Amino acid sequence: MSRVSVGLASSCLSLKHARFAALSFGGGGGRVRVHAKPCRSALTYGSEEDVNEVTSRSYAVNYGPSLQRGQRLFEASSETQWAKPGLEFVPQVERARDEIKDVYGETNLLNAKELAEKLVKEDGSVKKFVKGADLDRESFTRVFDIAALRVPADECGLYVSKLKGHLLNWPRVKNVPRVEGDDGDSALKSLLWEDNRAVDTPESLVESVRSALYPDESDSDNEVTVKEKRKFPALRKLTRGVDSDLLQAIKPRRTGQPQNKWEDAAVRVEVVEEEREAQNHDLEAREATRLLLLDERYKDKFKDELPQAVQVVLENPGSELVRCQLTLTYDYWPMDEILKEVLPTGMTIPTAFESVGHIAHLNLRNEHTPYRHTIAQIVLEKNKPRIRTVVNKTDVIHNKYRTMQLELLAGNSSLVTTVVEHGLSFRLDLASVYWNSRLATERQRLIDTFVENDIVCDMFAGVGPIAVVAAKKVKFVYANDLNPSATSYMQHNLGLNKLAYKAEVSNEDARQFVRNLLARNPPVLFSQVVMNLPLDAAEFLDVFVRAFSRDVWDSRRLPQIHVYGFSKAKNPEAEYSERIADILGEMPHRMHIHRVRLVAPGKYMLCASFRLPATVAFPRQSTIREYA
Ligand SMILES: C[S@@+](CC[C@H](N)C(=O)[O-])C[C@H]1O[C@@H](n2cnc3c(N)ncnc32)[C@H](O)[C@@H]1O
Repeated sequence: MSRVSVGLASSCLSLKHARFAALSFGGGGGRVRVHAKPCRSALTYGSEEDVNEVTSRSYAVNYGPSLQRGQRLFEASSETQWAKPGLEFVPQVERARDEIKDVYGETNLLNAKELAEKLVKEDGSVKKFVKGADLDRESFTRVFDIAALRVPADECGLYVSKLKGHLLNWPRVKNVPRVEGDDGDSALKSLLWEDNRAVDTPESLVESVRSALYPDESDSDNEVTVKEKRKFPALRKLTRGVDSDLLQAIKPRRTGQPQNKWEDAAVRVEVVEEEREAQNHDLEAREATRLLLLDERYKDKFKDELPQAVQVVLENPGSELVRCQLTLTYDYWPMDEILKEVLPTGMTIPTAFESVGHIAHLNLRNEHTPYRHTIAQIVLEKNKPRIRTVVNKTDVIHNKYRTMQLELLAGNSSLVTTVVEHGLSFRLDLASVYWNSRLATERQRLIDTFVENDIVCDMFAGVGPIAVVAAKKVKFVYANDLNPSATSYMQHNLGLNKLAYKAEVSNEDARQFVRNLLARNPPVLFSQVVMNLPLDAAEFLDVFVRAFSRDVWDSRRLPQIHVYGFSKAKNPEAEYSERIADILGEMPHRMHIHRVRLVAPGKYMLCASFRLPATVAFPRQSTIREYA
């Protein structure tokens, strides 16, 4: 049997380690398992390894002498010729090209050369290049030999506790996996138990047997009650006279996947050494069993080399040592492991992304540009079904509506999505409006300061993440945005959350919006003002200076203002409060400045909260009287 010559520490199972281990499989038994799929073949040049078999579909080429033994240089498909994913490159391009020419012929050479030159130019050492659309998921499959104990299902729980420290301990791999046939025929036994048979026709027999064998696919009407065990006839006896086509139909229906408990797209376990199988092909019913996967250190041990605790279990009737093949597929590996494998060595792995509804929004660096589609494809696949679209921010936000410049990289092209925040739903089109999920906590902090009697004036409200949530709590909200798309979504969101009766939406410049509110009759006595346009909201504070009428407003009830801004100063609070004081003409008393978050190294987003001073809000009385 093949041996994995490199051990895997259970705590650090990584694709890289697994790859090395998988590549080393061939050392003992002459089998190269760069890929687990049988259709894959390995061609090795200049090493002791021989060509195993060549299929017309795909090849893995190993350059023994120039690379670490067993390392894969090229993988190509006869259909797509070149640019297959998982491609690794070495400086010996010329030599590689010549050797490949022998295998693939002159026709493919041009592409190979182009690709080789491009890659070597980018990086003189080993290089991996993957085109998103061609991501070869199979190249991430790793196969391991593992020893396991097959034990009677009834005793499995007991043995698991007795074998602590001896069972396989790899992340996301169950050490008691369900494998095909491990239920034995016990369900069948009870069904076929003669007194219990309500089977009149061969068709109903098929249905009953199917539902007993594959309970996951049966509906409640088909459920079989397992009664106490009694002597039962063999399946062969029961099905005597039944048409063989009908017996075939007893196989499970395959409607979706995974269908059965032993079918896992990420981890597969197969028993490869089946002692009993050879002896007993008879259709006598088998007992239900379970596999207990043993720690990788025992994979090639014989019974008497195993620790005492394992040997004790093996001495029990019905227990046996079996050899298994554990396959970890592309679906198994976490996103960062796949990205590490695909991107060139030393490149930053873009593992974090923001999500807005079903959209993952990446902020890739320049170095990622050639790989952006691949990265996006992996992000999409590794975060499904939650993520259905992946976009990249291509430029800093600098337009007046604060919308992001986005490039669609993978998935469905619709950027209209629904976000749930603080229990409310927000519909928005990321292409035409501003949204930042990272500010959810800040929005909640702010809304928590509002009280039931408040009347809120939100000057830069976007699609309403503050205005709509506030509407649920306060007396009334006046919300405004310059972007017509944002205000139409805001209106929609108020309706969506049944809050339209508690808010009024305007679509105008923020200064004009405030002036209009102040000019209303009857007056609108708003008590909270939200100014969430961090780039230049402070500049808009001038709209409040000398703008309030003493006849309408009580000086003790002037609004509380919350104005957002950025500061790169060493003392951001001091710098920001000075800026506010400059615009208002004086420093408000008891101004509180909250650090919202660090948006870039040394740059803070801040929120200054203060009550508008009467000396700022009202026209100068004395001056007016002097002239009167
Ligand atoms: C940073 S976003 C904040 C939106 C919203 N408060 C949020 O948290 O999602 C700023 C908003 O101000 C709007 N805006 C920009 N200039 C404006 C102006 N002069 N008057 C009114 N709204 C403006 C933009 O359209 C954008 O929706």
